[in-house]
Amino acid sequence: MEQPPDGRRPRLISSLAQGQRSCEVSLDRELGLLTWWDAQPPRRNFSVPASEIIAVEETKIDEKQCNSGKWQKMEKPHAFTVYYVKRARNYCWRCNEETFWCIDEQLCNQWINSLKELLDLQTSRPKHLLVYINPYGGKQKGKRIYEQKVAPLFSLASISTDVIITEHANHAKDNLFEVNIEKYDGVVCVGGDGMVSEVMHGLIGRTQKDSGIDQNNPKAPLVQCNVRIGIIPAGSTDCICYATVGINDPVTSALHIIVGDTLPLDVSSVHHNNAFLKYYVSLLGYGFYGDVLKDSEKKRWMGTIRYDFSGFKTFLSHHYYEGTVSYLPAKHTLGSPRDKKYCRTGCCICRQSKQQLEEQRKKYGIGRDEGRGEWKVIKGKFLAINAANMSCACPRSPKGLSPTAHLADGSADLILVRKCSRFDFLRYLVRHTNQDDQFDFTFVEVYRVKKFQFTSKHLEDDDSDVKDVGKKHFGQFCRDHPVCCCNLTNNTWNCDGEMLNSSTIEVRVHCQLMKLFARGIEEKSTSNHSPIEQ
Ligand SMILES: Nc1ncnc2c1ncn2[C@@H]1O[C@H](COP(=O)(O)OP(=O)(O)OP(=O)(O)O)[C@@H](O)[C@H]1O
Ligand SMILES: CCCCCCCCCCCCC/C=C/[C@@H](O)[C@H](CO)NC(C)=O
Ligand SMILES: [Ca+2]
Repeated sequence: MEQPPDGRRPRLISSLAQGQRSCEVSLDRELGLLTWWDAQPPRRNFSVPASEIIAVEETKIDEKQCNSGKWQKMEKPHAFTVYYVKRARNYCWRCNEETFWCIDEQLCNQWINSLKELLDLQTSRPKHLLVYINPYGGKQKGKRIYEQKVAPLFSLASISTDVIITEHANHAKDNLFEVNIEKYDGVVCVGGDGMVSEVMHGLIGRTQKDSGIDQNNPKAPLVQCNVRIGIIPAGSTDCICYATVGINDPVTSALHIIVGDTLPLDVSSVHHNNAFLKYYVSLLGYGFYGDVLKDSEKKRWMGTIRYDFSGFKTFLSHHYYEGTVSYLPAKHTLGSPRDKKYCRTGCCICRQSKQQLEEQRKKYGIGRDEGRGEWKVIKGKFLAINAANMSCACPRSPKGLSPTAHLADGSADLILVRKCSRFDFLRYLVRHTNQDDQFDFTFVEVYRVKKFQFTSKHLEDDDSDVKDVGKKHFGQFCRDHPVCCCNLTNNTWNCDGEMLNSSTIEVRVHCQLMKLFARGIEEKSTSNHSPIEQ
């Protein structure tokens, strides 16, 4: 044992073996770093931070191995295995393992104990989780994905679980209002964006109820929800997982849960006439994305390709919607939607924006701070109105609807796509799938906002002249949609993939209202293959 002179905790260094190779292994308990290197050339050097060690186990070298050439004529070897995070391509994480052995049983135990002590210091890791599985999400593989890929990792990491297979829509949400939530260090949902939305509504709703906050009041200061949500992707789009982790991979997500990552996330509330409708974290879309969702819900039997089918059909229908958008610009944030400053792990734009909001709150008082500023008003005919709380990246659109939207800056990117030709709209949609700038069109506008409202034209007209509704609607029907004979009362918003039927809405972004077991998308340089070979 190496004793540092300055009273720091000693570093453990030993000569151990890996298979037939001798190696030196060091555990720096102060830095929380496990390092090993070959005793002979090529002297490769590896290191793993304790924060990325999943588990340490004593390993039995079985009879067969002992009698093989490797261990023959040797005293009984004692071994331990370290399981740790290995970074693969495209933000994908895997569980790797390395077995070390020696003939000194005491030394082996010292290593096991020291590593376990270090793991005990990782206090942000969950020990007990509540898991909801939607057996019907995506390709209906949620249960299998959990049992085969996730449960074994949780058990390796000594995480205990209570698992509920949902029996109907809203099962998870309703259950979260009743369950003894204090028992758990987090809630995991296995499914798609709809399941995340359910769990989020359950947890945020429960937190407000317990704190006596009325969700129907659009101005109420909501209480932050501190129970972290883990998302095991098993849905059709998995946008929330993809945009917060970088990939929709169940093993990667399970590992982020195990190491106890925390990612604060903005949540927006949607109200209509002082009645709470819904929260969302990814996309609130009207026009194109609302219509795609409405049509695709009728085609759930098609599975995940329903979105492609309905997308094509909606594209051909080329409906546009007339109305007024009012928004309050997000002055507190340093970013802007076209600045190419992407939200990455430890994002300083998110940190500084949150600080700025807190300062405003201190200066002007809760409730009075948020409405400050000048509202802007835009009237027009829109093919799509999208409010992206995050990039909305997903496998269909790897950079998302607003590539530089921030996860936790207290703002959303409001994208207005004005009426244009089918060909131009196609060019816009195609840019969701390639590297070109989707905001570089004369018919597309994007604003970073704190709040916004939308009122549909036919409702504005209704307000001014209620008697003539039938005539007016018929008039608009003929004028705007002469070919497709569409139903003008299509008022569906796509709210995190859930339908919301109200054309007039009021939206407010709540900075960092909830937390995920994630860390955001890592910078490419830190997502090299680990353990880091030095
Ligand atoms: N047992 C169940 N039976 C029917 N519906 C359920 C059940 N459990 C959950 N749901 C509902 O199913 C809806 C869709 O589920 P989910 O989001 O998991 O999959 P998806 O829609 O295929 O994926 P995505 O939202 O990523 O496109 C959710 O809104 C949820 O409320
Ligand atoms: C003809 C080329 C068309 C290409 C169109 C690509 C568009 C990709 C759009 C991806 C949608 C991302 C937004 C995600 C929304 C989710 O909340 C929701 C629920 O999972 N998913 C959908 C598809 O509405
Ligand atoms: Ca945001």
